[in-house]
Amino acid sequence: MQGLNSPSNRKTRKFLDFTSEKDADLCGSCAIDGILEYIDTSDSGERLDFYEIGDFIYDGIYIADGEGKTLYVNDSFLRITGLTRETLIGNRVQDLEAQGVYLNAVTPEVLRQRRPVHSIGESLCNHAKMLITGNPVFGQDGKIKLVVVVEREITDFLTMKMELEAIQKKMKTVERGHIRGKREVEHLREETTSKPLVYTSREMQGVVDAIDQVAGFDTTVLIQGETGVGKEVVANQIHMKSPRKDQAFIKLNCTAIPASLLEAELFGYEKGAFTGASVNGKIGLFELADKGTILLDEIGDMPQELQSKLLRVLQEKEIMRIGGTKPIPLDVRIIAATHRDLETQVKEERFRQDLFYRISIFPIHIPPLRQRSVDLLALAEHFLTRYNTKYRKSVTIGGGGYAIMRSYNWPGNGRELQNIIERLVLISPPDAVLDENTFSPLYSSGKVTPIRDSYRGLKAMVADVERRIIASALADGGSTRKAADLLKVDQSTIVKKAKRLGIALTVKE
Ligand SMILES: Nc1ncnc2c1ncn2[C@@H]1O[C@H](COP(=O)(O)OP(=O)(O)OP(=O)(O)O)[C@@H](O)[C@H]1O
Repeated sequence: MQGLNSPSNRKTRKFLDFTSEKDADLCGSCAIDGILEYIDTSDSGERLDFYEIGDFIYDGIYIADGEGKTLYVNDSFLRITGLTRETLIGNRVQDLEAQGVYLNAVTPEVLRQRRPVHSIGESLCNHAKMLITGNPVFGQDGKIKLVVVVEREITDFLTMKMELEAIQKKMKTVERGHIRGKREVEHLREETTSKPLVYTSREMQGVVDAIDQVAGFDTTVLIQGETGVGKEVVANQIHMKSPRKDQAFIKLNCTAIPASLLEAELFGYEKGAFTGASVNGKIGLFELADKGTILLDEIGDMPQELQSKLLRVLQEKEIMRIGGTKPIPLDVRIIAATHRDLETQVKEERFRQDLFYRISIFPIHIPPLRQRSVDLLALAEHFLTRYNTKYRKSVTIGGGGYAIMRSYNWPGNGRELQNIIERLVLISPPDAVLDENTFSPLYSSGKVTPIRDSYRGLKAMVADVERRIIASALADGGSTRKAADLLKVDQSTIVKKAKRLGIALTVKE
């Protein structure tokens, strides 16, 4: 096969005889710059012709004449396309296309459009993907003398691109998760930091003094007190008065999550750590709280197995994710809270003694609301303001309202008071005055327990007890007649006493 590529004319032929600068300019867009007959390798004195150089080029080079007849292909072109020189040299690209050797070749397009053409193609032999650029080379007469085609294999590049896209997608998912995590932390922080500690009592002043003493240090604090007494509010005060105040404050209620999930929630897990685990793994609350504070609420209810792991975290200051192999160092301040008597729990071997000692370095006890009647008033006012604002009302407490509230036991403490005030503000007319009649249903709630803590005079205290007994009988009996039967008195006595004691008779006569 005779052509530019044939060995016999390799060292003697030129592509085109561009002699003037003007002619060279015509070739400005051409992949092969100008006419290179030989290149001197000055050190060795050897001379390489263009064809030999072409075989050192990584991209495939294909050159056709103005009719589309193949004149030259380099080795890379053969490698990329999987074709042979014998198939190509001397043959017209249009014929090769017709024979199915090529599909959508750019050379006929370059000849037709008389300008550079770019395309992405695929080798029919080995399905390699190619980026193809065809350039026309014009002669002095303005006719196309050559078409120079450069083919760059992009299979690897496309694979890399796909891999990169997959990685970018994954990164976006992680980023979204991270942002969501950050938002959750923000939300949690806002929710809790917006809660002030309301008090006027000496007892709570003692609690606030303790907060001030310990807040600045990383000491573990154990907050004890009945349910709803404000343990979380106190924990938040400690965090907000500590150098960690701008970091996360994470709260975990150990009873709110099934024991089987608690470990994963606290420590997180690596991907595929167990059946049902998220494929991306999960960051635990300890890690989320890094540099900040974590409140382990209801620690007295933490499963024993987890108590040992928590002890390790406190000692080693690092955690291990479930299914993980590398410990993760942590800088977290731990505050524990419980409504249980942990010492009794320890005696009954339901709580680890060593963990108890570890977390009770600085205990804070919050007395129940029934022992702090001045706080009851301050808190009631605080909640009234909050819910009047929320429901756009001006409800007040008056008449015997406060007196009757003070005589109640408040087993649910601040939380119960808050719920009752919200409910009353919501259902009352805008300017309502909440008096003893409004609060008397408290006494038919069945939750009332004996008052031990406030001596307010025998008469008032006996009246309280009497009020509770009658309210309870009315609630259980469902009518004044049945209440009278239960208490072995006349029905008229029940009616008279209820009226005197401020019990609303919502039950049947
Ligand atoms: N002294 C207080 N000042 C302000 N809000 C209070 C106070 N005491 C209780 N509360 C309110 O009562 C509700 C319950 O408080 P908190 O969650 O802190 O109680 P807790 O002791 O942690 O309860 P639990 O034992 O059920 O976890 C909260 O809405 C809180 O705002």
